[in-house]
Amino acid sequence: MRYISTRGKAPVLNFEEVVLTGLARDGGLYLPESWPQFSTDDIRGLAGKSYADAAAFLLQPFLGDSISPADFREMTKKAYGAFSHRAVVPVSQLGSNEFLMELYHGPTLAFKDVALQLLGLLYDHLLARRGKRVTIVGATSGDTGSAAIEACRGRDAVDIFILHPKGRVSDVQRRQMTTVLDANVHNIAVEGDFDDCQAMVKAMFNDHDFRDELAVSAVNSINWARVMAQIVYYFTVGVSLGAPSRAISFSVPSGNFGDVYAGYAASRMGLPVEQLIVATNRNDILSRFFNSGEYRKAGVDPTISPSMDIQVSSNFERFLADLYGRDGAAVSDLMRRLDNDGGFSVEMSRLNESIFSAGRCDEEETLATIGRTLEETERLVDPHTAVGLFVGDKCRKDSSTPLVTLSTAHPAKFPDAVEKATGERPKLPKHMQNLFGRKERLTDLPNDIDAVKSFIKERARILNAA
Ligand SMILES: Cc1ncc(COP(=O)(O)O)c(C=O)c1O
Ligand SMILES: N[C@@H](CCOP(=O)(O)O)C(=O)O
Repeated sequence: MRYISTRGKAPVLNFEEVVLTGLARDGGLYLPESWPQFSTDDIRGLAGKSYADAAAFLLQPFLGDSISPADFREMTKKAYGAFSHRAVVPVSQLGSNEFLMELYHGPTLAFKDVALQLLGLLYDHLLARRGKRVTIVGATSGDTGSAAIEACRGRDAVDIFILHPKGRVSDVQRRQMTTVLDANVHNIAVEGDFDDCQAMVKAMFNDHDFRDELAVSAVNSINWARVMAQIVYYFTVGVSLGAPSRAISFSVPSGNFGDVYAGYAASRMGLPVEQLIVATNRNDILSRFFNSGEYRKAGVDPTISPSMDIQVSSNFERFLADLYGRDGAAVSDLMRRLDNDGGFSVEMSRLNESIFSAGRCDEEETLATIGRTLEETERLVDPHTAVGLFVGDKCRKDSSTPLVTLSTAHPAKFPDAVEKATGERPKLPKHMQNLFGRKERLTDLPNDIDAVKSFIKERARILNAA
């Protein structure tokens, strides 16, 4: 498998290179040159496999000869052995033909663990083989940061720097990051929003001297391996509900468009998907796009579903690449207009055949959905999941098709919002119960790329070997 940039001007890479490279050198995102294809028999055959085996089978075509099947099988076994539920991603029924995909059984209680537990092992394997070190630079609105830190803590070949928007993640999310005191972990609280943090990360990749000097690598969904690993659960859950004999619809709480893009990839690989519902909170650039064709930035508004407080959705560029027939010049032009004019429009005719629908959920609707879900199903759901449930219900076209809402985080990560909605304060699982008694370490920095770069240069071991 070869990987090409959405903007068409960066070197073509193999899997090993794409994992370590992060952002393409032309500013674009890497994509597989073509989508692997799975037959209905292949998909049916997933029914008897463990999650680790299904992942090894479905992801093998993306690896080319970068990693042997036996080594990769070991990695999926180890990565998914760290989950607290034997099914890894279990599915539960909420109502008639309505299901919840529980993505929060990993070590940091959000769907990010599914990809990052595997990515941590990929780093170990590839860096040991090359005898190299990398400096990971990432941005988080709350969940990627802790999942990436958990996957990389204590690793000798990796220093990890995570930027989060100061005061705009939940206390549990912040502490999950800042109480990890390993020497290779660095948390930076930026005076800004998530879009500022993500823009700084991309700017560091686009400074070629900086990225080469520090061997900068990415744990955000900039890194193809992140999206790749997220494809698996669409297949396994789809099969458990009758695919490929029937189509399935998914409602996906969305921000950076990585998770729902993985669902789109699954459909391109052969999974029958009727609808992919993009569910946003009031930071609704994606919902506005799918309903009007206009993609236009607006300020980021803090909400009770903070991980989705995003207005520039990184992976949307990957979707645009497919929408424009992998025409790198067309994608570059749209991205230039986003930077210079704040947005662009796509003719609605390009979306005619699309399986996407989209909607938004405001704060009151989120709280009401958490409350109603508890009343009707005796389940506590987190605010991101609630956004998915609300918008899924609003946008669903055919009630005879199973609708699966992705439950992207454990309610205990957002106890204040859940308590406000239900009067019940969800408890953290045992391994996190002393989270609020642990010491924190983080550095506050202004929303200034030079200040952030200097800090990283001062600390990165690749430049400052002891
Ligand atoms: C809990 C939660 N739900 C939903 C999302 C949105 O997912 P994506 O950014 O892949 O669209 C995020 C952040 O990525 C998240 O942390
Ligand atoms: N919601 C995310 C934002 C970063 O998204 P990513 O998928 O590109 O890592 C978070 O929790 O940090």
